Amino acid sequence: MTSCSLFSPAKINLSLRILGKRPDGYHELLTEMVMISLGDTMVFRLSDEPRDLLAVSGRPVDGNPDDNLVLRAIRLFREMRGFGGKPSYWKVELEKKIPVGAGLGGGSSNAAAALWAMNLLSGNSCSRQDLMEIGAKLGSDVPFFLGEAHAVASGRGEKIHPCDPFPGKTLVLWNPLVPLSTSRIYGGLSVPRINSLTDSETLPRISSLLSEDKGGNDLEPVAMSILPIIRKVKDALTAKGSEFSLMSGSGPTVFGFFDEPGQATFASRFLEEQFGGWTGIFETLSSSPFVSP
Ligand SMILES: C[C@](O)(CO)[C@H](O)COP(=O)(O)OP(=O)(O)OC[C@H]1O[C@@H](n2ccc(N)nc2=O)[C@H](O)[C@@H]1O
Ligand SMILES: Nc1ncnc2c1ncn2[C@@H]1O[C@H](COP(=O)(O)OP(=O)(O)OP(=O)(O)O)[C@@H](O)[C@H]1O
Repeated sequence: MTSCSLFSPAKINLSLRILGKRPDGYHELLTEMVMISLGDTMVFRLSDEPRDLLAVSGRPVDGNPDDNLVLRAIRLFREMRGFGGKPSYWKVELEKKIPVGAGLGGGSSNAAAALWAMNLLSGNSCSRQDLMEIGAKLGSDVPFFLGEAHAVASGRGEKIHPCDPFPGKTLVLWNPLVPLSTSRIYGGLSVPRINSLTDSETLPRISSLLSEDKGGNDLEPVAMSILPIIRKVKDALTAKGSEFSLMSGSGPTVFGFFDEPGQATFASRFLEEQFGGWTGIFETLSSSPFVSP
């Protein structure tokens, strides 16, 4: 096998609770996430040049291509697992549809897809768990994308607790097309200092997150202080019939769930007319697109 194509999905955070700031500077958190039908497409081909190449189409990604999470993931896989001594440089085409710096995990999903592709193309020697461990070195959100479509993440986001498939739901997304930096949003929090929690401290909190604590995001106040329009869009989604609306991750994307497709279409059009930016209608995924052959 010398090539493969993958769908690299976005995620939304259904709740996000910050428990405190750790001595290593990261925040200890609990977050329930689900993958959605918005995603980028990626094609990986063996390169005939002795270097990795990335071609991005669709939405532009800022920064030096060498620092792109896709190329970083490929280099890390080569360093940690190798390709069994075979020549192993890759040409990647990335068609970017997920807004960048949006709280939708686009870069993390692309990194997970690259690790998944490298494993597939090198003979599948890694388990999902092995790939998650490699992925955690690239970013807190990467392991989630290598697991089930619906999960709770704890620690700094890298410890994954799979959940039952999320019931299929229609959602409207809205994004102002203004990126928000994740580290800037975390930097604006004022929370107590704590040590990392052990699994036995975390597990009881996960069941209460899933059963009682629906629909809160502790990063919203920081993001809203920078972009007050986030609150207006949340309120508009609820006024147009959304069961509940929330900012995803570190923002600024806002989503709302709708039972009626007609209501979702109406709400999405309303947001576009009223607030500009980008909006679309998507579905939650019941299973991960990364499946073993
Ligand atoms: C907001 C979320 O998307 C929720 O799912 C994630 O927590 C962010 O995950 P991510 O983008 O993969 O974040 P990373 O690349 O690991 O970290 C980016 C920066 O965010 C801050 N950060 C991130 C995760 C975390 N638990 N605490 C933090 O304080 C740190 O300043 C870090 O330097
Ligand atoms: N393949 C990639 N796609 C998008 N951004 C990337 C990629 N590789 C590196 N980046 C860098 O990561 C930054 C954050 O982009 P990303 O779209 O992943 O943010 P995000 O959705 O807020 O992530 P998260 O929800 O994980 O915090 C970008 O500004 C860009 O500099």
